[in-house]
Amino acid sequence: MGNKVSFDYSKAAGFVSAHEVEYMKEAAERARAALAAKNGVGNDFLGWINLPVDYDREEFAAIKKAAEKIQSDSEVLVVIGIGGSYLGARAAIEFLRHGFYNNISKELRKTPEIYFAGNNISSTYLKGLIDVIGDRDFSVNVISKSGTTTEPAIAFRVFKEMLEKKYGRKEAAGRIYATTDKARGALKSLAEAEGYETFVVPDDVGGRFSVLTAVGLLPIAVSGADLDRLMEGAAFGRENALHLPYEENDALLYAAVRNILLRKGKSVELLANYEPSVHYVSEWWKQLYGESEGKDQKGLMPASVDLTTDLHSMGQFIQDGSRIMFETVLNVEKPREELVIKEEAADLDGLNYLAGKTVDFINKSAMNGTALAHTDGNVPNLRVNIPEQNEFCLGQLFYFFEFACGVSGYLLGVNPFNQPGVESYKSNMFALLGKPGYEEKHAELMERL
Ligand SMILES: O=P(O)(O)OC[C@H]1O[C@](O)(CO)[C@@H](O)[C@@H]1O
Repeated sequence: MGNKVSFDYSKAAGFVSAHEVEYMKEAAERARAALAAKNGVGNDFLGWINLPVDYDREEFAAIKKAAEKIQSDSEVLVVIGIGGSYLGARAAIEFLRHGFYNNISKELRKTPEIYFAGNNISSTYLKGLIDVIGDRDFSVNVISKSGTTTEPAIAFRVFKEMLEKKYGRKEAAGRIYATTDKARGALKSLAEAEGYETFVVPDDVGGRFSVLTAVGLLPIAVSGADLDRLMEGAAFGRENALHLPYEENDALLYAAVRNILLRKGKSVELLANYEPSVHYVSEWWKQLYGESEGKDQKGLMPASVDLTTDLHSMGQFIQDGSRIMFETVLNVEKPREELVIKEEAADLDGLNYLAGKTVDFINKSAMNGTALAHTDGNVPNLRVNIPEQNEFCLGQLFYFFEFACGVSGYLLGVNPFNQPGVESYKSNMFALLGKPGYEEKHAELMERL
């Protein structure tokens, strides 16, 4: 298959038959046409569709330049953001770079350590990160499309103060990079007032679809990954999604098959990986699908497991618990590193039967054995094959999941591009915090607590 990311549902043949997939063809093609023509619901937020071929070249160059500056003047980069302003960059850096990126020697890594903040409200976490930075040179990339999200705003206050104390206000401003709306929001006003370099989250790209904008690209570039290959991979994914016929179109087929399984009573999709460095791709995917489809009291619940780790914790449930799920395995075909099991004279651990085999052979045997076991346990097994952990494949993977998500949301009959449900916790939190304008709600909630 070369370097093409592909979807394989052949192992789920006992649960999804060919005619069912064929019956979904018309609806899936209609959904694709609506996305391409931008005439379906939520069409204000379809800027991500053409992003891989139609992005702001000037800003792209500015991102690379800013990344070089950060690489040259900082030992640490703190990336502040939450949800779509966080998960894509983290997924990419973990997927593409060394598995112990922050822990290996500077000589080996060659780029700054990268930490994420503003994705929780923990003072313990913030203090811990301050200790990690110590008195080393650092920069901050604060990312918020709205510019008003509480979690990143709080973290930014903390690290802005730390920078200003260390470098003075003017030099600190030269170490802060703000990625936000082009015109609106508190972060934009602050950036203008203080003279931070800014990058834009386009109006028509929602947070969870923004990894290929400055939101993801600046931190990814700082890590030393190749942005051009990432965009080329996404462009290849776009070409395939928009133009391949249904029968060969992985994004359309994935959307169709997951909707078939949902309608058969499978209400949870478990995304499984066998590489720890793919963990955050699952986290990114969960937001993408959860925020896009979980509305109007419907949708598949996206969940994830890291295997074989979780076979020793969740394995029992998957094999034998409530039959509510199907599994989609992210299969990295060629591991980044190979390790061969050696022969031992005494063989006290009884592992000599594996001598000469690679660790990845054992991993793949676990994966194939698990797929069969889960299938026997009535958990349909789907697979997304990823030839290698490189930029070209990751670009495709991002686009594949994004496009399939749009199609899948349309098949489900929801607007995949809004997220009204996420406001409920925010307004309760603001009321409890005593934010001006929430006085009435404050009294009402205090009664209930
Ligand atoms: O980039 P922002 O505006 O800070 O939003 C971060 C995340 O918060 C949400 O708006 C949910 O509250 C997500 O949709 C988004 O990805």
